[in-house]
Amino acid sequence: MQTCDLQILELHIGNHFKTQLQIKRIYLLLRRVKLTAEETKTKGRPITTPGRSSPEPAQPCSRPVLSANITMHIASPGSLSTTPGGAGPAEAQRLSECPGQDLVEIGSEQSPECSTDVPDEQPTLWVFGYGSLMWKPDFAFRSKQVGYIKGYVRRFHQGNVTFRGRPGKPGRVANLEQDDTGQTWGVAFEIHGEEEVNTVLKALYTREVVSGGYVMMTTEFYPRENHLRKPSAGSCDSLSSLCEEGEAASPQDVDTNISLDRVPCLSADVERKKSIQVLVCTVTQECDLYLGYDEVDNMASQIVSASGSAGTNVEYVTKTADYVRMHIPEDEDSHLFQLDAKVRELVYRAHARNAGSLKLDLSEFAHMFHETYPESHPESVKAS
Ligand SMILES: N[C@@H](CCC(=O)N[C@@H](CS)C(=O)NCC(=O)O)C(=O)O
Repeated sequence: MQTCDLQILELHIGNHFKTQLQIKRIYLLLRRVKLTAEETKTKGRPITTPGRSSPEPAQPCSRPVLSANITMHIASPGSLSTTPGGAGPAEAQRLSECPGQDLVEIGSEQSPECSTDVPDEQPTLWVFGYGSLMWKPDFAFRSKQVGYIKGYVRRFHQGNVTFRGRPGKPGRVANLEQDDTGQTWGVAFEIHGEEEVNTVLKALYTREVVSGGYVMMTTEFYPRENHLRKPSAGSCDSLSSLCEEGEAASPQDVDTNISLDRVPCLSADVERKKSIQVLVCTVTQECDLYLGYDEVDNMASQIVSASGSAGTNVEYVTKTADYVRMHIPEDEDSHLFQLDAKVRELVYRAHARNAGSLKLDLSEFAHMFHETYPESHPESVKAS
């Protein structure tokens, strides 16, 4: 029976972290990939942490770049059976040679035996995406789920001069702005296994911090089943017994005859219990290339004329909006959809007149305006 011996994985994450506090937060997150034995007795339960329900406030960006060594104790790669050439396709195959095992305390001194009754020692990291990470994670993941984080709203206030812009002609990419009553919908990706976690952290750092000027932080992610419409007055009457007994009503417990607008009222702590701590990349107003608020028309004009190594800024905005429309109907992000509509309108208008007026070849996007906004009529498209 193979022994999964532990090995210290020294993870150097150079960083733009602003304070030792932020380094400590990332370290705590990485340490939280440890799961206690009792927590994993209910196999498959997502990592829940009693952490704050509101997100960790992003720290101001500052210089000089600090470097942090984050050390994780996790099972040795020897216990992993990688598919030839490393992790498999986007949905990473379970890499552990101890399949089907619960996670245990990672970093414990004992070297657990890999057997059907010894949990898998592999770390699990959750990464939350709300912009291009949703439709282009570019890393192997074990599972993903739609949900939301609290205390932030999605905006396009971060400039970009690499993937979707050029120096002197920045594009705009997604970031999070703090908003106490806000919610940002997106996708949480589960990365499982020592090599996977290490690879993804390094890739994220290169893509987000080095190329994007983002910083990494942690917050609580709530899977979509946590999202309950505000019960209308009295709609919980029939459920109060369940709520009062502390037994949270969950949809299957509830009389299915309740009309749609009488959703089960889960007590707040049930929502908290179901949260997962995630790593998320955003920016603060002190970060490089932070552009901040501008009128939608101005932002759209900037976006329509920007492109970078990954493609046009139009593609970035429209693919983000399309992903949300298609996969996250709960997300009513008016900022995103107004910006998307204006970008498509500008592209359509330019092509309706003369594609030459656009510096970029956006012909592939010209049709998008009508496809997305069929109720719009060309004549309603104001002349520039
Ligand atoms: N952190 C946000 C934004 C991610 C993002 O857009 N990052 C930029 C960094 S410049 C990127 O990767 N762009 C790749 C692309 O534009 O194709 C998310 O969670 O989605």
